[in-house]
Formats: sequence, C-alpha cells, structure tokens
Amino acid sequence: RRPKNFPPGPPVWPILGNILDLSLENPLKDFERLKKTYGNVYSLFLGPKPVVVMNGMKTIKEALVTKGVDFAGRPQDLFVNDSTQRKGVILADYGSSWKEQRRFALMNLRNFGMGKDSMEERIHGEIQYTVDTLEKSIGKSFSPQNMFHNAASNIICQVLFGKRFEYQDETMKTLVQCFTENAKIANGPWAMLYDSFPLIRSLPLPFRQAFKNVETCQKIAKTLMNEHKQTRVPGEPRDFVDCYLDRLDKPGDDRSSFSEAQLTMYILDLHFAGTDTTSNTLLTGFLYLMNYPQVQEDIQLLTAIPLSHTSRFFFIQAVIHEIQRVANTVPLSVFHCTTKDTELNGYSIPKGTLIIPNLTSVLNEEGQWKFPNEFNPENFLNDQGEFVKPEAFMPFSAGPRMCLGEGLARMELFLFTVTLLRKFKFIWPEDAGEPDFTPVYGVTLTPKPYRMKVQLRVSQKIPNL
Ligand code: HEM
Repeated sequence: RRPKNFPPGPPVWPILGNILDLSLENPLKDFERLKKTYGNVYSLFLGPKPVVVMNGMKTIKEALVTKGVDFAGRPQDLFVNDSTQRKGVILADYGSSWKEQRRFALMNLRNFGMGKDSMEERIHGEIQYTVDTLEKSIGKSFSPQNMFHNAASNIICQVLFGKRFEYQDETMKTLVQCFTENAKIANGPWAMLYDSFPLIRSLPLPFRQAFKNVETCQKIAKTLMNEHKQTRVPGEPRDFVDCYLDRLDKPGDDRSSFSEAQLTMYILDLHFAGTDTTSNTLLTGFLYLMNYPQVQEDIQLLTAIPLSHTSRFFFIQAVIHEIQRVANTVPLSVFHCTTKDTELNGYSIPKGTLIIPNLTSVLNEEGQWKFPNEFNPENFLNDQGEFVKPEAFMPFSAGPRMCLGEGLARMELFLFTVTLLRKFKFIWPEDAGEPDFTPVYGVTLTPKPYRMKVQLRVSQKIPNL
C-alpha cells in the first residue's frame, strides 16, 4: 500500500511489488513508459521497498537544487552499500563525514590544476600514449574500447598515485576486471533481487562474486597506499594519496572521518567514478564523429585556429556538450535518498525514501532542446552561432551531490577531442555495416562494441573566419 499522499504508480503486487513492471536488464524504457502514465513524480515498489522516480528538468532541479539537503542522502541498505562496506564518498550518506571527505577531494583536485604537474599536463602526457597507439593502428580496423578505457584509468591514476600503469600491467588489469564485473552485477538482476528480498542476501548466489572483487581491489589500494608511505616526504605531496596521508598526520579530533580505511575505499571510488564515465563518453563521441563526418571535419578545420578565437571555442564546446547529452553516460544518476520528510510536486515523501533521478528524461526532454532526438551541436548554439548551455544539460546531475569530478572530466573530453582530431581522421570501416547507436545499459551506458579506422591528416587550409 502506498502511504497517504505518496506519489502515484502502478498497482503493487504482494511480495513482488512492481518488480514485474521493470525489465531487470534495462529498465530505462519502462521508466519512460511509467512517466507517460503517472507524470514526472511516481512511485514503485522494489519488493517491499518504496522508490520514487523523478523525471524532467523542473522536477529534478526542484528536488536536487532547491530542496538540495532534503534529497542529498544515499540509501544505506542496498547491495552496493554492503559490497563497499559503507566507506568512500560516492555512497556515503549525507552528514558531516561525507561533507568533510567531499570538501577534501574538491579542494585537492583544484590544487592539482596549477603548475608543471597540473592536471592539463598529466592529461596531455597520457594522450601521447593514445596518439602512439593510434599511429600504430593506421590503416587497420581496430576496437578502441581498451584504448580509451586505459587512458581514462591512467589519468585518474596520475591524480591519485602520481603514476601511470602500462596497458598490460597485471594490477591494472585486475582492478579493471573487478570494476567491470561489479558494475555489471550492481546494475543487473541479481542486485535488484538482493535489494528487494533481504532474505536471499546470505545465500551463495552470483552477487557474492562482487564482495570478493571488492576485497581484491581493497588489497591493491592498500598496497599502493603502503608504497606511498615508504616514499613520501611529509608536507610535499606528489598526488592525492600523499595529500590524504598529510591530512592523517594532522592532530585531529576523535570524530574526524579521515582514516586509512576511508582512504583505501576513496581511492577505489575515484578510480571507478573517473574511468568508465569518461571512457564511455569518449567512445560515444568517436562513434558519432565517425558517422557525422561533416561535424568531424568542421572541428578539424577549427583545431588549426588559435584557441582564443571565439568561433572555434563555441563550436567545439557545442560538439563536446552534444556528445555528453547523447552519451547520457550515467542514465539514472547515482540513487539518492531523502534525509527528512519532504514534499515534491505536492506529494509527500517520507524520510529515508529511495530516490531515482532519471537524468535520461532531462537530456532528451521535449521542449528543452531544439533537437531532443538527434545528434546536433545546434542544441548548444544560438542564432548568432554562440555557445549556450541550456539549463537541462545535467549529465553530472545537480545540487550538493553533483559529480565532484566534473572539472577533470570536462578537461579530459576537451583535450582528447581536440588533440586527436587535430592529428587524425577517424573513419567508420567500410565493412562495419550500419552503425548502431543504441547503448548497452549499466551503471554507465556503453556503446555497443565497434571498430574504427584512422588516417593521418594532411594539413588543411584554414577557413576565413
Ligand atoms: C563524463 C564523465 C562523468 C560523468 C558523466 C559523471 C557523472 C556523475 C553523476 C551523474 C554523478 C551522481 C551525482 C548525484 O548523485 O546526483 C556523479 C557522482 C560522482 N562523480 Fe562523476 N561523472 C564523470 C566523471 C567523474 C570523474 C572523472 C570523477 C573523479 C574525479 C568523478 C567522481 C565522482 C564522485 C566522487 C561522485 C560522487 C559525489 C558525491 O556523492 O558526493 N566523476 N558523477
């Protein structure tokens, strides 16, 4: 039974709730269908657990920004909480510990923005390896999945550990394999069953593998942390781990949330949050750029013009934003939870209710975009050809829990796109058939595996702008 004045939704079955209303493999279409029937705020039951799904820009902003604190919690009784032992920042509940840890990361990520070891330098350094990989692949048809994944992983490793890993490095391979497997389990049917039916949690079912994987990753994070302890000079941090160890040296009060156990999970959080997201956005970007050769060519002509030239800046920004809009990389954001009894669109939502912000419903919302259902950089250009960012552009979500890696991610997307397009032409192979733009559902949306071809560019005449 729905509580009084709770958002409406489909009829609820005993024990099962609404689990049969959702495809366990990919619920995005079901969420869209339910929005058409019940409106922008509706409710579902996962087994006995009530869930509120929020849709549309106005509703999501009202909740995550205007009533930011009310909606800034994270559910604590799900599969993902058990598998990460409730440490780190992504899944930490709203409160002083989360605030302290989040502020620390934001401040330190900003501090890496300057100087010779700046974020930009670190990204450029890694792009050079991607360029080498592409040069070796000229004329061949190859799958770019690992290349982008490794590059995104190495950039976050540079930030965290001050070093990159060779693409064949066993530690990295193990980390990536564990993350990939866990992301699959976390968004698959077994996690949904784990969340809906607490009685099955101790049974030896496939979700057990995720717990083993987290243990393996934690061991790796601990080893890297211990290596830093051996080589660091206190007060002269080289990277995020050193900054954190410096912070641990400070005499703090007993209630401080900083600890080595926090750090190991934090390392994994940032590595996980910064890898799949960026690499899948890049993969989607190059899938579209190959199949919209005119857009690719327009950027290529502009890459030869000084960065300060506003037309260059406007068009490239518009293309990168449009890539992020169609990539819809984190389609349901990370699940939130209400921190107190609250209201949304006139409905009452009790404290502790699981909230799903359906970002997909905003990134292609009718009325918010000139071309909601096609790839078109015009979505971000006004009549004068100037870059404009519609309010509905929220791939990083909004409010107090908004992605804390946005600055890093945007710098990566910009530098990769511009540097690679300046040097190479990306071609959809003749024998690849029709491109399939439908993504594969997961915590992050992934393009279906595809192959690409590259050619070195011959220098082009600069247009008269
Ligand atoms: C294109 C790339 C990226 C996209 C689309 C993206 C998107 C998101 C989204 C939608 C959320 C959930 C926000 C919410 O709960 O409302 C999030 C959270 C988060 N992201 Fe990102 N992200 C990206 C890259 C990164 C990078 C590079 C990092 C690492 C520095 C990062 C670190 C985080 C963290 C730590 C959180 C949790 C914040 C919190 O709970 O307070 N993300 N991201």
